[in-house]
Amino acid sequence: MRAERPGRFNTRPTLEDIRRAPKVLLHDHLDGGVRPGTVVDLARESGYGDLPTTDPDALRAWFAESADSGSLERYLKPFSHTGGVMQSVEALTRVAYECAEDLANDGIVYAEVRYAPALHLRAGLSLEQVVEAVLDGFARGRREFGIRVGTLLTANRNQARSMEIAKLAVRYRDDGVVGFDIAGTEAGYPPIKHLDAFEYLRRENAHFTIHAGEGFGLPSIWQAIQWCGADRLGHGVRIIDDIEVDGDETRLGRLADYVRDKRIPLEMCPSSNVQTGAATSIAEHPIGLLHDLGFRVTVNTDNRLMSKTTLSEEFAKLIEVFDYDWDDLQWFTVNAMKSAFLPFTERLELINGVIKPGFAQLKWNRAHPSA
Ligand SMILES: O=c1[nH]cnc2c1ncn2[C@H]1C[C@H](O)[C@@H](CO)O1
Ligand SMILES: [Zn+2]
Repeated sequence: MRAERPGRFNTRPTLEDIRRAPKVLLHDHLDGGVRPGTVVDLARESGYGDLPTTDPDALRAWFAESADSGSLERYLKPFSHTGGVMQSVEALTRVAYECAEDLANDGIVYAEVRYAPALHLRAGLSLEQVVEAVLDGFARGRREFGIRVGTLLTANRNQARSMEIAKLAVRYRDDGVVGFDIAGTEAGYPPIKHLDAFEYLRRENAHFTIHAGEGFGLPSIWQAIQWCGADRLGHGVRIIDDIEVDGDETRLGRLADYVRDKRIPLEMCPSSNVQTGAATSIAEHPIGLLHDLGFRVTVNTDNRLMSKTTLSEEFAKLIEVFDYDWDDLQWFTVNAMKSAFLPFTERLELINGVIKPGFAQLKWNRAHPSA
């Protein structure tokens, strides 16, 4: 347990407090956060007959249990069902709209939600129809719930379509697509295989993140940054392999130093990492050390359905084991907002106009409970 810090506001935020705080989410998969009831509805409407159960509660439990597998490859298997029912304009728009509602209800003020357009073409949609359907759902969500959601287009690292998806991201950059990503099985599919797509994006002054350092270690992180030029790292947990801890002393290797020096944002997803075996437990999650060492760490959900979580719950779990306080919660949030793929002026507006005043108010309320 950390010692009391005199002069600092150190009341522990409760789950309810966290829900009220204005939060930012950078790493959340659209097909990893579908409501179980919606999966059942969409399966019925489209004639998808492969669901393991059509009872929403049982299905919720099934997704979490299947993902809780100890390997990234097995964690990814249940996505075939959410992807399987997201094959029409109506389905994609509904899932995006409900995603906006769920994130807004969790107190999120800005989110970047990603998905792989190529996984939604089975019933004959074009890539453009997929992208427009999702944008439409998020635009409706913004009008109704006030939450701003940018999308990231993901390419599958074991397919050869990354250039096509990168071009799609650039084409829709002024309509709500804020960046690009690659995901899927990491071992055996290094980021460098998609170098042409990343070089294209850099020439277009576009933003991208790369899932790296989750199912594979330092070589993947090194390639993502030094060959591909990633703006952010999806997970990046294995950067811990380049940090030596010897009692109170820590020694950073050159790659870890570089990541910290350049303020490269790490999109950490604690619960997901425990499920895939990238971390042994929340208490032993590298985020604790990386936070203390001043890395640009952010907290994320990855897949709210498969990882049975929300952003508020991820924070609550971290607060429980690392004893984080309001200042830490705000620090993670400002880190995330600074790292978003929105223009600088819009990031600043959200930090100074929404996040800081929101936290100040909550801290004041907690310090003056009877006021
Ligand atoms: O944590 C992850 N690592 C790698 N790939 C992932 C992860 N979570 C989801 N995905 C994949 C499965 C989805 O179908 C795809 C697009 O959202 O991204
Ligand atoms: Zn992910």
